[in-house]
Amino acid sequence: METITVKLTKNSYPIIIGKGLFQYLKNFWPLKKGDKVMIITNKTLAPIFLEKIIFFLKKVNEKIDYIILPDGEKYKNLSTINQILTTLIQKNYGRDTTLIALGGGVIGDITGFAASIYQRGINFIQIPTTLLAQVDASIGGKTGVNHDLGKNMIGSFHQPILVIIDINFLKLLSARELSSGMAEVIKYGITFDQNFFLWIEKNINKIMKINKLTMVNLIRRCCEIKAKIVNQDETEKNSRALLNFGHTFAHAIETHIGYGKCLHGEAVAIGMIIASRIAKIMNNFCESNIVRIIKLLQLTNLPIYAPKNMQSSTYIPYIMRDKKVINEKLRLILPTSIGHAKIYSDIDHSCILNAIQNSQEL
Ligand SMILES: NC(=O)c1ccc[n+]([C@@H]2O[C@H](COP(=O)([O-])OP(=O)(O)OC[C@H]3O[C@@H](n4cnc5c(N)ncnc54)[C@H](O)[C@@H]3O)[C@@H](O)[C@H]2O)c1
Ligand SMILES: O=C(O)C(=O)C[C@@H](O)[C@H](O)[C@H](O)COP(=O)(O)O
Ligand SMILES: [Zn+2]
Repeated sequence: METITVKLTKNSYPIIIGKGLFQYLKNFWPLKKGDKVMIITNKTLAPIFLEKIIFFLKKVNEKIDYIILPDGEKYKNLSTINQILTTLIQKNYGRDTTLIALGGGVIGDITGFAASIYQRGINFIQIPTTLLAQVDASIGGKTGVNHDLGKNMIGSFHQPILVIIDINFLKLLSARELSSGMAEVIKYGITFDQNFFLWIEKNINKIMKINKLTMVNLIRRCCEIKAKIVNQDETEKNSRALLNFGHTFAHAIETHIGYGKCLHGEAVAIGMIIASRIAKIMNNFCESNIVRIIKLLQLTNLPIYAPKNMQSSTYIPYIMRDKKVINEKLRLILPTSIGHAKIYSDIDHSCILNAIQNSQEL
């Protein structure tokens, strides 16, 4: 069992990483026996994990309840939030309630947002069950839901009080979801850590087979990187924006083609390629680096081409609504070498359109 701390001016919290962690819950559980707990999960995960999690939680908490949501990115919206709030009110849950997100990034983002607004804010705990949520979504307190016009447009910063990452959850994860999580893992390598990128390249076969030791090492490094960035810039005033590499284009694709049609990590993979091509023009980011990135994404079974049926000009209204836009000026995260990235503003639209076109399959 390993612990990484997200250190914040107010309310620091631990990320516990390991295998079979729930047996040791009492060693790190932050709640008192009488505190109320409401688990939020989905229809796919409830039959597999809910009973087991409740069995372990009962040893540390007496009052455990749950809400089972439909499964999918298309339910990450305000009406699902309303459903949760209504249940909490109907059942007289107060400020002494802690919500527990048991699921992937969708459940985590929804639960965190509900926790941030219920009675002006209650505690929540993240139990991420996908690779993507274990390496990224469960950490850092970005919570929220989608709007028809844009991804994660409604949300808040609300930090969990605990994150429990148990790699045993990954056993049942589909190959496509594993790959989707790997896009965010590769993102960390490109933007922050050249050695980590090299390590992923070397270990890609073990990773794709979910070798346990390799996965613990991989998840630990991602959590270290994300925790450090969140420690420095909790609410994305500056350096946290680097975690958004590839996301301006990813969010445009996800919103335009319909939430859930393309997985978040798949869209991020395409977005990182587009951003890398823009970097080639803006800062001479080497073609050989772009080839390396594409090769690694391919080995990870991620898509490498932008959708054919989405013309480059279609991206513009979406990217101009990106949360990084300031004074109507687009800001993009571009790599300068493998392991380093910077925030760029004032990028010519023709350069962006070109990079998108060059990223479409011929
Ligand atoms: N808040 C953040 O910082 C942050 C970071 C990255 C992504 N996100 C958000 O996370 C979401 C994507 O998360 P995701 O990739 O986890 O998708 P997801 O939550 O939709 O989960 C993917 C699928 O896997 C299933 N699943 C979950 N755990 C499983 C397991 N252990 N075994 C088998 N199946 C399992 C789910 O039911 C779902 O069908 C997006 O909405 C994205 O915007 C948020
Ligand atoms: O934690 C962050 O900061 C990130 O940007 C992580 C991203 O992987 C994640 O997809 C995030 O939800 C995107 O945030 P948004 O502010 O662009 O909606
Ligand atoms: Zn992301």
